[in-house]
Amino acid sequence: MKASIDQIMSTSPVIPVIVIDDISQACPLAEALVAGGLKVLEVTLRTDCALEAMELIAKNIPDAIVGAGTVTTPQQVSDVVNAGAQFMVSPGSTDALIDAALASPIEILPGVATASEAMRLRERGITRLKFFPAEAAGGAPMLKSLAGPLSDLIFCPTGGITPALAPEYLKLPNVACVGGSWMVPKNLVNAGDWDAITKLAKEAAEITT
Ligand SMILES: O=C(O)C(=O)C[C@H](O)[C@H](O)COP(=O)(O)O
Repeated sequence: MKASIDQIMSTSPVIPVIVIDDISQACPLAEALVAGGLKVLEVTLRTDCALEAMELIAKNIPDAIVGAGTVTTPQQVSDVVNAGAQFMVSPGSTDALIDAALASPIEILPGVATASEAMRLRERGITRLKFFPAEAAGGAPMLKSLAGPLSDLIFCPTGGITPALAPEYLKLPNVACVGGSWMVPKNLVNAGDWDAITKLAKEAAEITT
């Protein structure tokens, strides 16, 4: 069953942002994260095998809710829908990307870093947003400032967030979850140390404010 973006954002406090270099890592990595309690997975379109990885995870790991990250073009919107992605995430937003996303069967969390970008998306009916790059663009104080005038907008801050910083964001009324890559460090993924990744995922899933 298709999950709404609100359901996706409230499934766990953290959405892991994944880069898959080798297709053989896709399913074991997804399994390790799901076993740790992180079911929503953002597979970034930064590598050649990303679409295939999404397809494999969508088919073989039924408990995972797989989405596509780094979606920046209309063509990628149709590619990720065909690969079985249940949602999309983008570092920013252009009119062409948003047009394609609104015409697609899945929802997008477009990236914003300013009030004006957020207001433009709200005019198009999009109120669930990625705040990117979160730490570099003002961090939790920036989102706290936006919560007053733009209280209907809900964010998934991503970029530079650590387990220590996550609670500062999660306690804000306009933050549903955070995104981050700290639970999928390259050295553990390349070593196939899935137990260590499950442990990091479990710690992330248990973060509270
Ligand atoms: O790939 C994308 O679409 C992005 O927008 C970038 C990611 O969200 C960040 O790279 C994750 O941030 P870190 O936790 O600092 O690694």
